[in-house]
Amino acid sequence: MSESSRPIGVAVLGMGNVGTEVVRILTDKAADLQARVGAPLELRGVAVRDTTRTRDGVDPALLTDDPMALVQRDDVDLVVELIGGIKPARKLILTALEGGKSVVTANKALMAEHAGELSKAAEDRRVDLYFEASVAGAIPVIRPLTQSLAGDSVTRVAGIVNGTTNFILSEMGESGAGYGKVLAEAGRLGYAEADPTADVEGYDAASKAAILASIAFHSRVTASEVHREGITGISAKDFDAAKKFDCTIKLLAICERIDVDGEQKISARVYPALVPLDHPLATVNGAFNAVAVEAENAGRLMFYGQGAGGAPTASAVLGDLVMAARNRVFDGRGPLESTYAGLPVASIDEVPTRYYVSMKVADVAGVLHQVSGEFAQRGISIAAVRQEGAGDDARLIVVTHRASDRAQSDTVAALEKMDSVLKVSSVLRLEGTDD
Ligand SMILES: NC(=O)C1=CN([C@@H]2O[C@H](COP(=O)(O)OP(=O)(O)OC[C@H]3O[C@@H](n4cnc5c(N)ncnc54)[C@H](OP(=O)(O)O)[C@@H]3O)[C@@H](O)[C@H]2O)C=CC1
Ligand SMILES: N[C@@H](CC=O)C(=O)O
Repeated sequence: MSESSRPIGVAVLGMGNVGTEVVRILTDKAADLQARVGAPLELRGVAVRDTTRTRDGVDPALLTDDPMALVQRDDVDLVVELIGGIKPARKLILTALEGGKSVVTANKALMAEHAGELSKAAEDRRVDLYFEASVAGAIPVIRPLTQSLAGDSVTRVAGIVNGTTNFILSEMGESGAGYGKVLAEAGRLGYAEADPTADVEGYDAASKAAILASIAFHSRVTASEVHREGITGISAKDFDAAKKFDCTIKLLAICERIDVDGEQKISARVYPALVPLDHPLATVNGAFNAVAVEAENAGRLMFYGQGAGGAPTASAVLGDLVMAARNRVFDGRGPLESTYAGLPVASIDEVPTRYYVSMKVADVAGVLHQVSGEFAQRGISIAAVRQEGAGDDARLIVVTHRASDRAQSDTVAALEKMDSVLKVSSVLRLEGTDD
């Protein structure tokens, strides 16, 4: 470790939708984070505009309305920028980087325009500048593109990268809900930008497309170079028409390497488009995002998850924060194995699952009652039962609620001894459904 295990000082700039969740996790998960980093993460201050407002989960003494002073403090090692926009975020981040502090940001508007300048400042001082949360909320997509696929050649990155517009379009498509009402709900749920025009006019998605195209194609693409169309012109009539063609409407961001008259170019574009109902993107609803990456050797990869909202975005911020902090503690190369939690592995009998039991039965009265009794006797509750066929083909299919492996195997053993059960033909676990 380069700095032994002295605490890592963290400054959080902005305590809105995302900042509030970041502060909560830093506080609630302090012990886990310390074990993962190799040193405690200590919150030195939280910058907001209005320090008089009560903020749950933070010591009021930590609040400041002077983010520049906070960033420049000697006891701050890492700066988490969650204010958004260009001013004052750009200057704050530059000051932090130039002062030798690593920076984590969720600010796509800034990264889409100033990545070059900010990256150079980070490289000059050999500190980190991480921005996983700037694209697609909780979904890891920046790190896969910059690290996991570093040895491949990406040809296309495309998908749904704005939660607010996807939430609006999903609601309009499903319930015909009014645009204004759904947009207000997206704001209330913490999905929308401070100025939601950025979402509905496609600026936010264009910033994300610029970031994705830049890192995927090892080039510099800015938001203003991305072709952009928003969703404000989409009406219920468009959804009706789309349905007639078995399609829905999604705001897509598409970044491709293309050949134009023998010259390799990048196409980066954002627009609402008809998507066939059987296409994987058609089932991405609400604030969920999905990004498909195509690379020459890996082929097609899909990333799916929550693309907006305080807690999901905070997850990506914390991931970056832990990595940046570890780089400080271990000089960029931490231990490869993390075993601090030391949890034991549960036996299968300690993990109740649901079961599907299919059996050949004698076609006699009362068999259903007898079979159900065997399950009940061992405390297994039946979710559904079906009798199929008749005579020699009579079968009984039982689907249970969660039960232990032992209770299930004891029941099957008992069923096999019954005269009315000729054979238990299959026992499968049922996953993908809740009780
Ligand atoms: N919300 C989301 O789902 C996602 C957001 N992001 C990005 O994360 C960033 C933060 O978003 P979000 O949390 O939603 O934004 P909010 O608007 O909810 O919060 C912004 C915070 O910044 C503070 N702030 C604003 N200006 C200043 C200033 N000059 N000095 C000090 N503090 C200031 C505000 O203070 P005050 O509370 O006093 O008003 C507020 O706490 C943005 O870059 C956004 O694009 C990225 C992915 C998803
Ligand atoms: N406003 C953005 C927030 C996350 O990036 C969105 O709706 O996707």
